[in-house]
Amino acid sequence: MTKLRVHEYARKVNKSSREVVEELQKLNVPVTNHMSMLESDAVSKLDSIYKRSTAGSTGAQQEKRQPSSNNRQNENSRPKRPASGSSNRPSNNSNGSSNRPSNNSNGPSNRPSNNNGPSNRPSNNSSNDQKSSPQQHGEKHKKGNQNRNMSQNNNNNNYNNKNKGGFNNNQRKKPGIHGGKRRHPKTHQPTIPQTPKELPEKITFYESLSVAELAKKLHREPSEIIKKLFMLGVMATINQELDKDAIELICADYGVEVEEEVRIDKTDLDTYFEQEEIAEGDLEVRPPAVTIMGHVDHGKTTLLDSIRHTKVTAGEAGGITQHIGAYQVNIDGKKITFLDTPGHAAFTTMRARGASITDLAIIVVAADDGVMPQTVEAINHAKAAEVPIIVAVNKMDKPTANPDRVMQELTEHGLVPEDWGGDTIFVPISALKGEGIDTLLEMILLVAEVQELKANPNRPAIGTVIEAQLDKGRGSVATLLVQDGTLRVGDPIVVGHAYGRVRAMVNDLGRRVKEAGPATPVEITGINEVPQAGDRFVVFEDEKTARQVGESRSMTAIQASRSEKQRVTLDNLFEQMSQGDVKELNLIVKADVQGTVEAMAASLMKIDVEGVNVKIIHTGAGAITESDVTLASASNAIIIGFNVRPDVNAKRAADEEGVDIRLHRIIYKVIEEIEAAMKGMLDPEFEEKIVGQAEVRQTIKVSKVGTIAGSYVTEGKIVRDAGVRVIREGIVVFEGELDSLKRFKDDAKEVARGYECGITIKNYNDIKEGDIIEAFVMEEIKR
Ligand SMILES: Nc1nc2c(ncn2[C@@H]2O[C@H](COP(=O)(O)OP(=O)(O)OP(=O)(O)O)[C@@H](O)[C@H]2O)c(=O)[nH]1
Repeated sequence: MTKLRVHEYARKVNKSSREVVEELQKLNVPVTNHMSMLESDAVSKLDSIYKRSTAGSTGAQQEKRQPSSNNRQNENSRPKRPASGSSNRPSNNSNGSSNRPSNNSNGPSNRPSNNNGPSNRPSNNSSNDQKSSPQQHGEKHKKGNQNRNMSQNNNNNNYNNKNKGGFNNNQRKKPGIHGGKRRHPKTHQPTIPQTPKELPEKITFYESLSVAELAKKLHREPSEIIKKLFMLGVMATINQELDKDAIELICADYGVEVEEEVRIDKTDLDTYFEQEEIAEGDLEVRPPAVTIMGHVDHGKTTLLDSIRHTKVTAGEAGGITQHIGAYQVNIDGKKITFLDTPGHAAFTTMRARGASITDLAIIVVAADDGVMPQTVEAINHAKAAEVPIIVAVNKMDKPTANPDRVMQELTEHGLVPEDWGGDTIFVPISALKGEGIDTLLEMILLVAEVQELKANPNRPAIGTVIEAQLDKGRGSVATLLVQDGTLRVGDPIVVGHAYGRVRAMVNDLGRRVKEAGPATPVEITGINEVPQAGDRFVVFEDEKTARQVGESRSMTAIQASRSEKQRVTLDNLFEQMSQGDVKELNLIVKADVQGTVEAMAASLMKIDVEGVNVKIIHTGAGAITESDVTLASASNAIIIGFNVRPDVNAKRAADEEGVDIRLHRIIYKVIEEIEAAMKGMLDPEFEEKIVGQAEVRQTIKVSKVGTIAGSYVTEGKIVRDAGVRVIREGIVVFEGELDSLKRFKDDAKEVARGYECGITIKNYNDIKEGDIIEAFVMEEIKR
């Protein structure tokens, strides 16, 4: 006889595994669960118990007998014959679960004539059933769904009659007794010889399964599952969804392993970037990715070129450097990847798109010029991205170079040199002459080492797009930075919303390569569309999946572009705060002069509302620029403009990105507004709406009338009753009311874009050529 597992034996004798285990324990056979192996003597012992009742019977006979025994649960609980009297089954023992009907009231699977058991038979009246099942099985299936009307299901007659057929009738809620009876003899006899298909070893499910689905997975009739559920106190229909607990209970009863599937959203590329736990052994040190930022003309490009020429071309004899948006240098076997897109705009644009590919930022400051507005912007961009900063004090060859001044000025922005007790590395260089470059590179490696940058080259590649364009001959061409894993020619890939197979790869030296490891920039062809800088890419197992993911991503992108992103604005600030989405209010403060900027920043920092911190991520004097908007968009910040205006590009970008720009002229109003928004009391019943702008082309002084501004309407329209502002080089120099608006000699109610007009402003004659006159009206807004 071959060895059997408990659950296999249980199935053979039509018992539940639990019962067999209990029986074995009574027989002092050591078993632990349904998977335990049964020795042959244990099997024979069990046989002596179970088979007695069925000995000599065919399956059909057995089936036949069961209905007459008036007990549907018999398969589980009582096929035993009274007279057999095996040693451990005294007719009235008080311990067994397989007790006989005549026994006293101890066992859960007692016979119907007892009045105790949970699995009592329906011959008890149905109201008993209602109570007894849940009570007895309570612990196991508290979560079971008992949403069926039990009195309806629990038709005693059906039960008394039945096995499967009867149960089915019951389940279908057929008119009942008659239908059931009539059909019964016909349907039953032919099905009797059916042997159930073998149970699977394991099933999986996702979230839930209906009774029918579970039955199919277990190769069982739904009615059988329903029956088991009923025994567990759960009234279920064939279409009822079963929760995890119910599924596990049923499967445990069958001795089938069960596992809940965890599905990840394949189309969300970000999930591939969330590092799963990787064994330390699989990780290797990877080169750092470095971005160079700084003020205009401080020498970013010269520095990038200088590094490339001294290190790349010299190192790789004959290599033709080609511009692919990034390049790698090799210093004594250690590599550094430079992102060849100078400027913080590119840096922040990428970050705005969710890509943080830079490990380290170099801020270039010209020693003869010192810290300039864009230097500060660059520092703030790097800080907002939380990347370490190295300062390269450039143009040291110039006689006017004053590195101490640079250090002094940077101290004010939180970058304190190591010599002065801080932790920022300053490296004096001359990008033009190539001096100090080696030290700078050494420092980069040092900082990178501290960061312990690691990657696993043995996984499919993931990374970010640095640049991409459409090439007439080659189609869509993208420069990718591999951030983890190894990218190979032929890999199926999804890049942003594009997909394809890597057809060819070229490195920064213009050479064809077959693979690219972590932190390597490569230019690839083979994808169907042009992705955007900052898009992420992921390599997939097969092209079919890549195509599916790519297509579904591009669909989602179209839909997403229709429904706007929820950015923080003063109007929705309170809502976002209450939902816990915003815990820190990021602000960018721009004002006409530095003194005001500081005063505003100081006052804003004093705002104290529980639950939210005010954090000023950037300040500056001058008009609001596109770079401010990009930073705001990347950091979910609000821009406060005091006496300044956004320039055209900034305005367009703010509209596109949904960045909230608040313009003010009185400091306490700014503070009041933000405080009110934080407390959820913002009550902007009226909102200023800018209706148009006109450019002053000519001024005519007329005595008694004042200065007439001969203007050309460049945007929207100028209306007679509007309020006006005079803006000179991005700064508001006057705000007041329009006095007169004329087309030629006639008064006009409004003048539209593309037309000329004459404007005078009440109590203001200092209009100059080139000024912008902005017209605004106050509009009531519905909240
Ligand atoms: N004397 C001297 N001149 C330098 C040095 N580095 C750069 N320059 C000069 O400074 C000017 C500006 O340098 P770029 O490298 O174009 O500056 P940038 O920061 O890239 O400027 P943008 O691209 O306009 O933002 C050029 O005329 C360079 O030759 C240096 O170390 N010493």
